[in-house]
Amino acid sequence: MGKAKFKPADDVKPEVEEAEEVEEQRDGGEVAEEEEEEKEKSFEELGLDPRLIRALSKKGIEKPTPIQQTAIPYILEGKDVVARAKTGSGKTLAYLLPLLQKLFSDSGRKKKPAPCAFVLVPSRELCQQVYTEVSWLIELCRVQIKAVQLTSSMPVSDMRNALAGLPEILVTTPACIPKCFADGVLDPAAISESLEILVLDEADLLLSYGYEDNLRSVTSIVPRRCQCLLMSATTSSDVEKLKKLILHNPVVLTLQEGSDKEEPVPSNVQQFWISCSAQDKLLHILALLKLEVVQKKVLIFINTIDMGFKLKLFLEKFGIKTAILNGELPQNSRLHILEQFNAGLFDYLIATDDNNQTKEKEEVKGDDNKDNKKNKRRFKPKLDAEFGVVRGIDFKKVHTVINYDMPQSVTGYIHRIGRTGRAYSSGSSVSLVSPGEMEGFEEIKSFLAGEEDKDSDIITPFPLLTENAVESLRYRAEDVAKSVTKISIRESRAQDLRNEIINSEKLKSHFEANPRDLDLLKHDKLLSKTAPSPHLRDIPEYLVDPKTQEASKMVKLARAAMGNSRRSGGGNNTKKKRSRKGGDPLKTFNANGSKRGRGGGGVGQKKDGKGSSDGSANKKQKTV
Ligand SMILES: Nc1ncnc2c1ncn2[C@@H]1O[C@H](COP(=O)(O)OP(=O)(O)OP(=O)(O)O)[C@@H](O)[C@H]1O
Repeated sequence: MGKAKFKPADDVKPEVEEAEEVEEQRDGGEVAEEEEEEKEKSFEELGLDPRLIRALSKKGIEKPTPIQQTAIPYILEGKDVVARAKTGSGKTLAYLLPLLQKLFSDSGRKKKPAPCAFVLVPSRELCQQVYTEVSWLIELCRVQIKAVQLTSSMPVSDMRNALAGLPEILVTTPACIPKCFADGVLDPAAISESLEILVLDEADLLLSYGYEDNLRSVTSIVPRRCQCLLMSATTSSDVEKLKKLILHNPVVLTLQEGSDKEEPVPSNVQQFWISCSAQDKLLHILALLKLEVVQKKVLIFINTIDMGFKLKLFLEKFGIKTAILNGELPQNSRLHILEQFNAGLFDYLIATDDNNQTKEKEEVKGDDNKDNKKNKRRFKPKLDAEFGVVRGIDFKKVHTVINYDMPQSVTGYIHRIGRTGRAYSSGSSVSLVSPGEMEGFEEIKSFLAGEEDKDSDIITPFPLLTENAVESLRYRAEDVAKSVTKISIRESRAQDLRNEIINSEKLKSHFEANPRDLDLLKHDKLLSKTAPSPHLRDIPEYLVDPKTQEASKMVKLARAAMGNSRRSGGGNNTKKKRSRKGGDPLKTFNANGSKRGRGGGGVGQKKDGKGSSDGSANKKQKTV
């Protein structure tokens, strides 16, 4: 999309050509590095409006996270801020709360011709998420502020209607703004006049999603007085580029955790791995899920859409129901799947990593198999360029992330793992690593360990699955895997798409009538033509290794305990965290017999990650 055809206002911010100048100013800026010893502050002490504090309290959020404690005062002061804090650390509220507070004080004034706050996010899913977050805050605060979300796929008439009520806040993707200019829905001159706050959320992803040109056309109309905020989970050259492009002399907040070493993955996420051949991945995931040695809810990442369907069909035969999320599904369905998963309507979600969309697109184009031609003509699978499931989406109460396929970059790994252990909750991840993925895995490990600490084991072998337990399922798994053919995968993919297109139409009208409601359209329904046979659905006890059986019992007990003691949201304190940890068998148990809580000393430590325990599951926990 090209640049807007208009002359920018005199006081607009410099574009990238003038970035050197901005960089110098930035160097003169204030750099705040948060130390753990600093006294914790309450929302009141941060100077937040009582209406916002009450709204947070109604949602069970009582105490600010570290990034909120640090960023909110600077944003309230009006400073440009670059905030880098790990995934799940509460960055959204860190900017939304002060943004709303600033608008509260303006609320009596005359309406502006265009929204005065823009929040730009990389994907539609994130648009929806941020919009939902800001909407409940506005509703609970009972203020006359209006927020809207716009995405490129919306009809122009819908965009016009959304903007007709002169909203103060616009949540959108960078691609949508030039489209709005081109369609005459937004007026660049009005934006230059009105814009007061610009937020670039998930800034580390905005450029990698290919939004550079779009962002340039936006920045060319950002007035100099506009406060700019840049939120990111990782540091990258893209973030630096954006910083130069948009910000003025910003405060740079890099949140470190206790020690002097930066850890990009929250320490309340226990990271494990299992070494297995590519063919044995189905067997291992079956063992993990069927023997119930991982906590639900589980988010499983794969790299291609076909692999997702293969996995779904395979697990179905064993009576394990899963739902699928990928960029080829209609947007309404995707949003609904996310909503249902977050609401706890199903436990297993198989998600395609958005990194691989280009590859998939090529695969779809290049595949001219006759069997599929008919379906393709009818369904025209098209991947959504603004789809992003891994990055930034706030999956609720995910306990385990499984990398069935390893991600293709360290950043990809960090963002995937960050879907669990959000805010003050804990979680774990299990990566299935085949020999072909070992090199990438070593890179991830050494990145996470950092320069000085290369040998430390941040990702440890998964302790709760014995080799015997896995082997006892081999015959069944291999037999069933053979029945999941390429043709059945293709048919299921087409059928799922067909179902979801129908769902999507129903959902469209449903969402219009009940924007906050959930209906009962099921996304985890069976795709295979035959129902799972009873002998596969229930694994007989004699087949299960006693140690794994014991581990499974503990996982279930821990789950029940967590379910009973779970309070909503915030009031999080170390006490609560400690009791959870005590109940989490991944932190207190290993399948080879030692049940000692910490250190697991004396247990044979296998570094190859194969089945057996190393006791290192009892990884040191730190406070986020
Ligand atoms: N102060 C708080 N206390 C408890 N929960 C919180 C608090 N602040 C935010 N949360 C919750 O934590 C979860 C993660 O927050 P959020 O999505 O903002 O994280 P993030 O830092 O943006 O992560 P990512 O980089 O992955 O997008 C959300 O469910 C949010 O409601």
